[in-house]
Amino acid sequence: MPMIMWVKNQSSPVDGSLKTKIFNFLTKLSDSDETPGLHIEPIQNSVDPRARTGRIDQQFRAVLFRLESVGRETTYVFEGAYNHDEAIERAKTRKLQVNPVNGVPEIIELEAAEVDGHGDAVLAKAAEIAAAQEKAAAATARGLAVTPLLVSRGYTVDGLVTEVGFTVADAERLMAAADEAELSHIGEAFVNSWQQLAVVAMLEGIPQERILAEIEGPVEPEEGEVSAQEPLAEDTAAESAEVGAASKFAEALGDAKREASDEAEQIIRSFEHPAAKQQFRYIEDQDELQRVIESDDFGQWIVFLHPDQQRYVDRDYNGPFRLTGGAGTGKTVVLLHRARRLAKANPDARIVLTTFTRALARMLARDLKRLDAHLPLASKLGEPGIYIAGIDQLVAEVRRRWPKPFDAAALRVIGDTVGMRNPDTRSDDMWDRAVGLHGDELGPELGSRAFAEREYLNVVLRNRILERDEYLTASRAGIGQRLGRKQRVAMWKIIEQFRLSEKLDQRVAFYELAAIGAAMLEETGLKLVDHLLVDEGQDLTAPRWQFLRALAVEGPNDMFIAEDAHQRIYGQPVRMGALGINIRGRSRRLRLNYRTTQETLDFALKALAGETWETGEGTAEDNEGYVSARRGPEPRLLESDSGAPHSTLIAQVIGDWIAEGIDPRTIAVLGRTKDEVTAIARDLTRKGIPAKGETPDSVASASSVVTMTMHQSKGQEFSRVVLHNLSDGAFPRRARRGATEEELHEIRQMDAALLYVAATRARDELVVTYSGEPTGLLV
Ligand SMILES: Nc1ncnc2c1ncn2[C@@H]1O[C@H](COP(=O)(O)OP(=O)(O)OP(=O)(O)O)[C@@H](O)[C@H]1O
Repeated sequence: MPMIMWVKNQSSPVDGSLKTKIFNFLTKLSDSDETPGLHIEPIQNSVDPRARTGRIDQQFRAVLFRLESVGRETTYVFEGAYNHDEAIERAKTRKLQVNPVNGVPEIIELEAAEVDGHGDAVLAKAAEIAAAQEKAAAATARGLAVTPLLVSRGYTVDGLVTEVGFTVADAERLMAAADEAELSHIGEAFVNSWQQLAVVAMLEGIPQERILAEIEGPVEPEEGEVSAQEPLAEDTAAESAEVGAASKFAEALGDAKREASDEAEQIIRSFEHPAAKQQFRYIEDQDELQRVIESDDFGQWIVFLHPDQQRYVDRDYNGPFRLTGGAGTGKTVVLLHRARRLAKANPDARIVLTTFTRALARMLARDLKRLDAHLPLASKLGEPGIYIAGIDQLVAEVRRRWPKPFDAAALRVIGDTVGMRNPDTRSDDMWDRAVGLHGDELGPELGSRAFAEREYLNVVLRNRILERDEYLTASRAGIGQRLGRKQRVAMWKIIEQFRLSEKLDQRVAFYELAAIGAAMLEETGLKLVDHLLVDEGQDLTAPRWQFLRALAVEGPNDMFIAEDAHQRIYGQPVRMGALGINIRGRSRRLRLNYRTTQETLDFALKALAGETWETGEGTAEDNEGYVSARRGPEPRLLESDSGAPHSTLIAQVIGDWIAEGIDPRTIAVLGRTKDEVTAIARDLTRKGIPAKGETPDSVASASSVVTMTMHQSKGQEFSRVVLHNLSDGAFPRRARRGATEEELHEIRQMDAALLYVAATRARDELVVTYSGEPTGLLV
């Protein structure tokens, strides 16, 4: 039975009915290529003798490459579906080959006359390269050339051809790019993923000699890594497990060349190259075929992973691992694929996928289902399979199922049982009351709600302190702010007052519940999870980390944490090492932004400038090499008349987009507060642009323009985004009267993070409205 290889294809968009026909065609083909009606036919005078067309229906033909190698099933590489004539033309002029320099499979376009000698590209092209270089030198001599970007970075045509694998013509075009925008446009137009990856590496500033290693992905096992776990096809597995560094891969290819009876075998083996996974994918069964066909532009992550992403999916680590990366780099995508990989490897494993909010957890559940609807799901904590819940839901479940030990632990953590007390998301009023009573004794610098709450979380709850004397001598190492004895005495009064108010109101804060849950799990030794996968780690507070640490059995792959310090919009930085989560050396970054354009990314990054963003290891998060492969329009800053609602302006912008044919459901207006976004929805609707306030749960089924708060937009994405009222004075938000320096800084930082989160929700275009002056966070 033939095997089917799916190729990522940007030039063959397919609609609903054609999808079904392609599914039927490929299903039949995978049964037998002799099934009547398929008409698998070679093309006369095609540049690739393996090219075939097949009949999808009266109008459409499939373009295929047939690979036959001794001892293997026939493989059909499905390049795409096209109108009859276009399909014939493509099948005639496209060649599937292994790039002779980098060993990655590629599909290239050739004229019939170019066929001969292409395999020996390096030699055949020496003369061309020399000519190109002469031409460039002559231009420079005539003083015509401004120094193009890659020239200034030390790249050469020769190097791009002989070290990376570009054709001379492509290398020349790349070398002529004046700036990053032009380079990026050239990259976007390439059809092969390795070419796109190479251009991204150039945009990141990777030197020419390291580009090849970059597109292969890092290869040597790193500190803390148990082993390389590339999932391998069939009998090439043992051999290919060795595949890695450029030289090793070249060697393997050399061996393959000798061993393989023909070129088809080399092509088949080259599909195992890490960079090939971005473009070529074997279809395992009908379910997978269905998923792959259904995955539209937004769903490419389901099928094709970047070599770095694939690596963090596949590798095993002998302790907690942290994956960081800017917005839109695919951290969540890695978590989902990793959960799947772990579940498939061991169906008995207890895997928990968790994140900061319930709504985000529901999104994870939805996307995991899209990735694979047949994964074993657990219905409660501690069962084999994948269990998905928000962090506080996990705590609540432990409380519900083990009420007695939970209450016993509560006595030891907060000095009281929690019995029927209600969880309380925002304890602000309680803290305000407590600080109002005793804050003066702390002094103006420290007498704030934020400081008291942080002290409670990071010192009192963390160390399970019940008595004043214990607090007075407690270690505050790593906390930053020094406190004298008098101040500690005052702080303890605030904390006692807070605890008393909660008791009287029969309330308990979520972070207290997490602290109690952690204590209970530690005391009972109950370990309910083998592999914990955590998204949005930057927002978790110390007690929640303690809870998660206590939940999982310590050992290989126990905790895999995705986070981005720049997106911390709820909590404070937490030193994870002090909480028993030792990442030391097991932390890596993703750098390629898949979601936004470079223009939007640059704009969003402005909000982060000038601040230090602390990671869970106490180091500073950086943005080096963080790029997008896509370009688009510059974000627009539009001024609205002072005092007037911005909705008139927003209605114009959205009206234009809709007139251009943009689907209204992919447009979002984001504002700071619920009231603000409700008013915008109402105004837009009145102006003839139906819009509705959505929540993270309802947004997937939105039927009109979406309005949402910026906080709710976390984890979402839209084609076009309008950020409402980024005016000076509105952003950063006003602080309370008498706010401390520390509070002001905290507000500024949280609002910068919020702005960054909101701006990076836009895939294609971003518009910002303001009145008076735009916020200083953007300049
Ligand atoms: N390999 C890939 N191929 C195509 N698209 C991808 C790939 N990886 C991620 N994406 C797309 O990039 C977008 C962002 O992915 P994801 O949400 O996983 O990123 P993230 O790093 O978790 O982002 P954020 O931190 O902003 O929540 C999604 O639309 C996803 O489909």
